[in-house]
Amino acid sequence: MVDHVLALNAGSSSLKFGLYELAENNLPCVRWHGQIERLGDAPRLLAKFTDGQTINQPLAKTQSHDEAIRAFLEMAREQLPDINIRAVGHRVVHGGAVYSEPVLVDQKVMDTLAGFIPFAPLHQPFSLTGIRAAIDAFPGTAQVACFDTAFHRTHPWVNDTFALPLSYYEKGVRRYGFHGLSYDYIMQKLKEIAPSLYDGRVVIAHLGNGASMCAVSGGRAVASTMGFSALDGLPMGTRSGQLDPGVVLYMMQQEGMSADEIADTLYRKSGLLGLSRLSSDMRKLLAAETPEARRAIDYYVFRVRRELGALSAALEGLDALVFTGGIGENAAQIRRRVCEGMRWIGIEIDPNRNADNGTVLSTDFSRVRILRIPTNEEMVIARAAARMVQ
Ligand SMILES: Nc1ncnc2c1ncn2[C@@H]1O[C@H](COP(=O)(O)OP(=O)(O)O)[C@@H](O)[C@H]1O
Ligand SMILES: CC(=O)OP(=O)(O)O
Ligand SMILES: [Mg+2]
Repeated sequence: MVDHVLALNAGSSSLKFGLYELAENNLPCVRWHGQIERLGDAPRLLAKFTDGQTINQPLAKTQSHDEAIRAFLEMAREQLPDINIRAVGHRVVHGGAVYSEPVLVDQKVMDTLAGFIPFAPLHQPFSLTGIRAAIDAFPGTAQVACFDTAFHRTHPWVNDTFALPLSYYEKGVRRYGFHGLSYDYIMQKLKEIAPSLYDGRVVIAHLGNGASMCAVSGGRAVASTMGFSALDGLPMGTRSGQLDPGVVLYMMQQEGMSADEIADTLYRKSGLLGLSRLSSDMRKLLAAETPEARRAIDYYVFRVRRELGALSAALEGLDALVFTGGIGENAAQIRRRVCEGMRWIGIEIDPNRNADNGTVLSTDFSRVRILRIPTNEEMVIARAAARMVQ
């Protein structure tokens, strides 16, 4: 029996997973990596084993996060009888102001994490489902929670607070920021491939189904577009992004909407889906020819550019822009359109390098280096889980 760690990443539209063998020095080495994508819509299992075998199959249409996690763990247990799982690492979206490092889960930790559900209703329940399901599937293994918010604990106060009565800050109404495991991975990768950029001023655009951007200076996060909840900042698949709070008052006072109805509108019916009236999936919108789909993409690109300007100001300049996440890694057209309007800040994209989906996308003369780095939150989770059982 060989020792392994399993990493689970419950995103808003997908369940990503990685199974890693623990080598002698306990460094995780991937054996199986994949995802169930388009959960709740047209779920599909995509996976790659290191022996070259691949899986690409549709799943039952009704597959929810809950069902997907349980079905995946069942499959993992059946398909891999020769392995000994030492620890399961979980992406947990919200760690509040409490957790700035991964933590071994016990009942007290579970209770604390459950308290953050209202701050991240699209994610936190699934992270907790994953932990419970993993305890059932692999009794006796260590469960390690890794937090999206942890990377952002270095934000200065001006980027951690809102201008509300101070008592709100004190009770935890802060700009937490998310996608921290992805930012952590990107920065580790940047350190390997371009150490001078790692030490500089970097904006990372994590453009997935959820999307945010983060400003990093000298390896430390200083600002992010996402704040108190995973609703703020950029428009997303189904989330509105930044909104005048007066709109929420209007929904309540003029339209008589309840809190649940407003939450449903902002989390599940807005963003690309709301504007396009068609889909939350960028692939579908890029292929569509309706004016609404075109305008939804226009709005998306405009907001990314606007935030790029704002985060560059927070950094007092820019040395590198990194694209990642499902859209950032794959949608060359979106990257091109974001960069085209940013020459004034020193961003010059090379259309051929961009179309080829390479790593360096900027021209040789661009003052700002533009990079495309596929993220790997599962690897960050696996490393933390491995450290925990060392
Ligand atoms: N080839 C592609 N071209 C354009 N968009 C893509 C492509 N592949 C994936 N995407 C988009 O990436 C998004 C999903 O990103 P991902 O990071 O996997 O999501 P999650 O937030 O659930 O982790 C979807 O909007 C999807 O349409
Ligand atoms: C925090 C968040 O929005 O995550 P995801 O992009 O996985 O939905
Ligand atoms: Mg994601």
